[in-house]
Amino acid sequence: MLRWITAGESHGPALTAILEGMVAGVEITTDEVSAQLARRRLGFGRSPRMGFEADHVEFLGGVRHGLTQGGPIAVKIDNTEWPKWEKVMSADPVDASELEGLARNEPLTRPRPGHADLPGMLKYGFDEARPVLERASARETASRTALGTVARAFLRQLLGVEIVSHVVSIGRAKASEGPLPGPADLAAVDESPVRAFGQEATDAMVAEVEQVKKAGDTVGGVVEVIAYGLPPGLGSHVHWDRRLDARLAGALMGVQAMKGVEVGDGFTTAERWGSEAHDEIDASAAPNGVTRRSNRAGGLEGGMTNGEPLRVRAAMKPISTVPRALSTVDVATGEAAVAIHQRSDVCAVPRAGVVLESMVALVLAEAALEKFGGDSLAESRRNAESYLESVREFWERPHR
Ligand SMILES: Cc1cc2nc3c(=O)[nH]c(=O)nc-3n(C[C@H](O)[C@H](O)[C@H](O)COP(=O)(O)O)c2cc1C
Ligand SMILES: C=C(O[C@@H]1CC(C(=O)O)=C[C@@H](OP(=O)(O)O)[C@H]1O)C(=O)O
Repeated sequence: MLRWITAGESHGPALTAILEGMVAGVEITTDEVSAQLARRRLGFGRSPRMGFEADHVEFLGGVRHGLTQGGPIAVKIDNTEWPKWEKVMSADPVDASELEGLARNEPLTRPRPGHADLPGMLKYGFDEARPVLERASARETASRTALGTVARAFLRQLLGVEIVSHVVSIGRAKASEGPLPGPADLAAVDESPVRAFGQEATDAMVAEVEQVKKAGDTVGGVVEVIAYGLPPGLGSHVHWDRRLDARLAGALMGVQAMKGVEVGDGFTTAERWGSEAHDEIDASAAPNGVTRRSNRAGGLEGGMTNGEPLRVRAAMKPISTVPRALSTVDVATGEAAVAIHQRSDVCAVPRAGVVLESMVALVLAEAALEKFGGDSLAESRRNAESYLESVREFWERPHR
């Protein structure tokens, strides 16, 4: 069983996260984690914070000499601004000259529609939104990205799996439909300011974010994550909570601001007739194996991988800290008011792709560990090789 848990506040001293259940012998360095954290910081439309946040990362447990040890892996990511925020959020009076231009810690009593502010205050009995937003903030996704890097390393070293993503749309600006790009094409997507595939799509998406910014508004979009190199048979059809599509959907929806998930062609599939919806099996190479004529199912049938690239999409809503400030109530006075506005992303869709990749990596690593087991990478590999051999033999032996 693979488990992951995170702790820490957006403007606290640091984020921490633990990954429990990872095998020993996986090669991983803080440089690899830092590289993924840097990808998560980039992207057009981000908050000014992403320009200076350093994401300094440290393994506090579970990794020695660049190898996982089999015990829980603990990661710490420092918050660059902590010394400033410690004063801003202090319960004791602080002289304004010490606040480096940041606002005093005034109670945040005007909840933002769309953020966790109001339901969090009602649920936990807080008079203001600070303790809610500190934990609801997607700053937390830095720690899941760090753990996801370990999961990626495991999947790559076990099976040669590569996980990539691209932005499908930002607001009304959409990528053109086309054949599925390969891992090398999609790796190059990182060079685009919006992580879109193709110059035309990139230009349209950048223009959309610029227009939104000028209007004092925010915008969401859709991201697709693709995993290449998965064997058939991860997940299972036998029970609802073992279905890989269900587990992926839960993990993607667990990322802040995600409001919809599609597996493969998802909602479009519901509009098609059956003859246009499924991925026909081409028997021309049989009995030495088969191929698929399409991959509309996104590599998942019956809650299991089928050997095709895995494709899942998530829809992100627009950022709820809208500069034009939406109508709300001031809970301190009970009067109508405009919502809190503070430093914020205009569009976080390009960054969210890296977080979504990390969630897919964690779920796939968990499914691979269930299928292959083992306490060391070498043992998991032996088991995976034996299974892959049995898949090859499937095509060689007669079936009655
Ligand atoms: C990468 C990323 C960055 C985000 N940045 C912001 C932001 O700067 N400002 C904001 O109000 N919400 C931001 N959000 C969204 C909020 O964290 C999210 O809307 C909030 O926690 C409420 O949860 P919900 O949208 O799932 O209901 C971001 C989300 C992600 C994934
Ligand atoms: C800090 C990150 O994202 C933050 C997510 C976020 C929110 O409300 O979710 C609000 C903003 O926080 P701040 O007001 O401190 O700039 C974002 O910058 C991050 O992704 O590392």
